[in-house]
Amino acid sequence: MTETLPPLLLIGCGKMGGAMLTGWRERGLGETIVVDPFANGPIPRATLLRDPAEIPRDFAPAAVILATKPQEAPATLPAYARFAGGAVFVSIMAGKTVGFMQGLLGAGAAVVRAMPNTPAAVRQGFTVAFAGPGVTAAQRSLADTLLAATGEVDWVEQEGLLDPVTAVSGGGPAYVFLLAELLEAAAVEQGIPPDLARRMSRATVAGSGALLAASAEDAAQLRKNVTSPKGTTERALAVLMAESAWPQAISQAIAAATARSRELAG
Ligand SMILES: NC(=O)C1=CN([C@@H]2O[C@H](COP(=O)(O)OP(=O)(O)OC[C@H]3O[C@@H](n4cnc5c(N)ncnc54)[C@H](OP(=O)(O)O)[C@@H]3O)[C@@H](O)[C@H]2O)C=CC1
Ligand SMILES: O=C(O)[C@@H]1CCC=N1
Repeated sequence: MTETLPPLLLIGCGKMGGAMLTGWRERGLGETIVVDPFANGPIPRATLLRDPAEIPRDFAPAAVILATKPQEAPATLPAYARFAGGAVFVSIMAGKTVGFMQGLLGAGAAVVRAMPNTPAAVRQGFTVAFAGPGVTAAQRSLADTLLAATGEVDWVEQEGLLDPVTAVSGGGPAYVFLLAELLEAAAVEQGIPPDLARRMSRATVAGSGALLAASAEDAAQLRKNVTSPKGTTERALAVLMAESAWPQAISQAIAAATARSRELAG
């Protein structure tokens, strides 16, 4: 049996923070406080507070998870600097660098910067993490346990990689959901009834994802397996794979998101 998690302090319980909390609850929450002025309560097996001033003086979290919007960091983080002595900070905020967070939490604060994604809500997330200076082996191991509760985790040694990671896996689910939306709209355009169009588009995206996850084959080979010579898919792919179509659009989209992550740094 896995051990209960140590005391946790979650700052911001929106879409991503809430998804991670669900994973931790399934893993076995210990004493947990959530601070969010706006979240709907109550939160099962955690104490929801509206203001950091309400945190009991003797509460000693092993990890403080920073899950508010990046733009809220300057106003939000200083109230948590008092935990820098014992806790590891795990930030999932897009763009915000370890150095920026140490500027608000204290130069000695141990900070892990991580980028999860929303499939974490069904424990199929993918997180890439970077450990800042001063993070101990035990703190890194705790951060890994927390992030692994919602899916796969990988660590990088170069913080700058977190910007393209944010563009690819952080935002990636949005691009896949967009594909489902566009397939649905195109199906309706071709005369398929809306309810059937919706169900078949969702099932096609979800089923393809499941096949990709289960298969040892490359994505390119799985694509080729669908593409019969001189068949229908070949015609569709001639449109989508033209250099000026998806290859360029995806490349530009990832470059734009990466640039935005860098902009959010300061
Ligand atoms: N959504 C995603 O797919 C991913 C998001 N992230 C990162 O996660 C972070 C949160 O994103 P997301 O969950 O989408 O955003 P949400 O807006 O859903 O969540 C942020 C939560 O923090 C609350 N909040 C606002 N001010 C404070 C405060 N001072 N103290 C505590 N809580 C506060 C917000 O309330 P209110 O909304 O009412 O302002 C909201 O409930 C961002 O930094 C983002 O970059 C990372 C990976 C993926
Ligand atoms: O859009 C964003 O900024 C956040 C980070 C990755 C996914 N959502």
